[in-house]
Amino acid sequence: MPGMVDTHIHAPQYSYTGTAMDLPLLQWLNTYTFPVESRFKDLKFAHRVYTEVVKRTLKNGTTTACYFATIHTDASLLLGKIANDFGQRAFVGKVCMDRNKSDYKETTQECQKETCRFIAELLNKKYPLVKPVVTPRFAPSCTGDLLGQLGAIARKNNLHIQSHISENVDEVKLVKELFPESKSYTDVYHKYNLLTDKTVMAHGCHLTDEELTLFSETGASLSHCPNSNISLCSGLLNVRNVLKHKVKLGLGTDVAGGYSASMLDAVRRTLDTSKVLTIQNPKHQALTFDEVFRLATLGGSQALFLDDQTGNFEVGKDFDALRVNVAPPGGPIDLILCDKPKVGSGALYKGDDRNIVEVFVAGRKVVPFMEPAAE
Ligand SMILES: O=c1[nH]c(=O)c2nc[nH]c2[nH]1
Ligand SMILES: [Zn+2]
Repeated sequence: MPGMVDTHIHAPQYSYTGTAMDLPLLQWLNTYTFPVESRFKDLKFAHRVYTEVVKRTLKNGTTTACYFATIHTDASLLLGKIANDFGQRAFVGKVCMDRNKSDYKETTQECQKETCRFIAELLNKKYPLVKPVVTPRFAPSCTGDLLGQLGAIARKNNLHIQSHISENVDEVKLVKELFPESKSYTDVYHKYNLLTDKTVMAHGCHLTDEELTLFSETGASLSHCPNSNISLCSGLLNVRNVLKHKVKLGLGTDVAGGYSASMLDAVRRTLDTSKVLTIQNPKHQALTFDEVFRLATLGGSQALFLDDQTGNFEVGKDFDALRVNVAPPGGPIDLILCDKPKVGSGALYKGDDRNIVEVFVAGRKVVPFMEPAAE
């Protein structure tokens, strides 16, 4: 099958996955996330966590990952090196934030300078599959000044952009207070030139139809992160409505708001969320397995503006692929007795990394792991 595309994952948060699932977003960030991310100034700690998250996601069939790192430039560059060494296709973002209650932030000027250094140094490495992405954390942790500078940097260098939007109702309220001149949360990013056809925004649970129209007009995409949306009690994204507005959409694990680094989990939670919406409103047409499989593969590549390179097996694209064994010895599936076309769905509902026996990125076998190149 085609490799899966994780359109939104926080690499440093892999270190505490599954241990902090009891607070809503804004409290969760202050209590758990910012203290942990502060530790990534330590390159040894960063090396340990980043190696494990790249290995874990590759083993689970993520051939492309769009990573948030932390505010630390050198550790973010290290994440790029590790992804390259293991052969994963990746976007890596040095996180930008100049507004926070705690010390985990930079000044506006530092953010701007370090973002430029990060981009220049990462591009200079000439990694074939690893690229920088401009990464304002989200509007509440950035001043308008910083957002404007990041929009200009992205435009000047023709770069991808990632951030968060409308994940939780308290966050939406806070954005209204912090940016009273803007019509909506989407309008804040639009004003600072951060909504482009190379932008991917995570969540979007509480976007209005008007905001979705702005996404569609600008070509910006959404990353649907259902595990995180449920785990932090943030909301339920109506994917059917997003697709109706012709907004590009991929799936994300959003580790560690989401407790699983596996895109197979993201597929299942997307189906579950859609069925919950149908339970709440029987007129809602639940997503089908085939639709969600597409979102995890081609949908993700479209959301990341990579669909000329990956997402399916069309002639001319790179070979990003998984070799799946539906029932390997010792695996989670003993038997599936059904018509052939349903075997794929059974395997993806019940399978895990034991079913993914080989992973290829751009034609190169990356699982079982290659030995990282010597220094
Ligand atoms: O799920 C999330 N995880 C984060 O780290 C984050 N930062 C801002 N908004 C966020 N949402
Ligand atoms: Zn996130």
